[in-house]
Amino acid sequence: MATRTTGGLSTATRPVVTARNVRRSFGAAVVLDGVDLAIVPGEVVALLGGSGSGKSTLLRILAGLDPEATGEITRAGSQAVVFQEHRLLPWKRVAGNVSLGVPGPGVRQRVAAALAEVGLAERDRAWPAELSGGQAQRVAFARALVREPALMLLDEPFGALDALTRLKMQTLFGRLHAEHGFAALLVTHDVDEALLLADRTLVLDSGRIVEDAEVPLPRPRAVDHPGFGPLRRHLLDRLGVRPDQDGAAGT
Ligand SMILES: Nc1ncnc2c1ncn2[C@@H]1O[C@H](COP(=O)(O)OP(=O)(O)OP(=O)(O)O)[C@@H](O)[C@H]1O
Repeated sequence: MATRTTGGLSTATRPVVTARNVRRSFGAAVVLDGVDLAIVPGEVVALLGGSGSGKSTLLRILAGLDPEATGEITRAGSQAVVFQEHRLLPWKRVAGNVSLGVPGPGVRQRVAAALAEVGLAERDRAWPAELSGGQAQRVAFARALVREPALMLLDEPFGALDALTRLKMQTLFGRLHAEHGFAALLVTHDVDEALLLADRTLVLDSGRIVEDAEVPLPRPRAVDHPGFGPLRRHLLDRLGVRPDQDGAAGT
């Protein structure tokens, strides 16, 4: 895997990450078979695909966590990763988890600001075990935010949450994105989530990106917008989910 980090002044349109001809196999199984991808500053890109299609594998490669992959990754800016599980260290308090590995002066203030942004200003002294799943995931977002990343790599960050908490977290994500303007790659199984949050949707199938489409819906997004249903049906169709006889999407 060739990786490059470009320096100098960034322009508004130079991608924060570019992947060229990325390939990854596990034994005889070819999971990624030549993936090309570029994400520009501030852009939210949803990565969809069936189970086992290689979404997490691609995210890990973009994050620099998979030395076995081949191809070329170019990064222009810092990255932060949020996984489905919060991955907080149980022996560190909330603030200690958020500040972990963050260099520079003013870390305490930055941690406090990040926790306030995710609505957990008062929980800085709590232990991870004292948090709900949604709160722990908020801390994971604060930990990412405090690094002021140009790109957030999000691997089903709301996937383990109950439906109500998931909706709240989607709203929080939208607010954080509007305030900070980071780019994001959002791996998700949830077509509605993709259409609510993303500027662009990618569909991964048989090792390749088979669809790369702008989401032509106004913001703020709403599921009851007349354009939402046709886009949802199109994406579900792309993912191999056909409506059942009652017209509802079966899984
Ligand atoms: N470390 C590994 N060793 C062997 N096979 C792996 C490894 N990591 C991933 N795979 C295989 O690669 C394929 C893609 O996995 P990946 O987790 O990227 O898919 P995914 O699209 O994220 O799936 P899901 O939506 O179910 O999370 C799967 O068949 C998986 O079994």
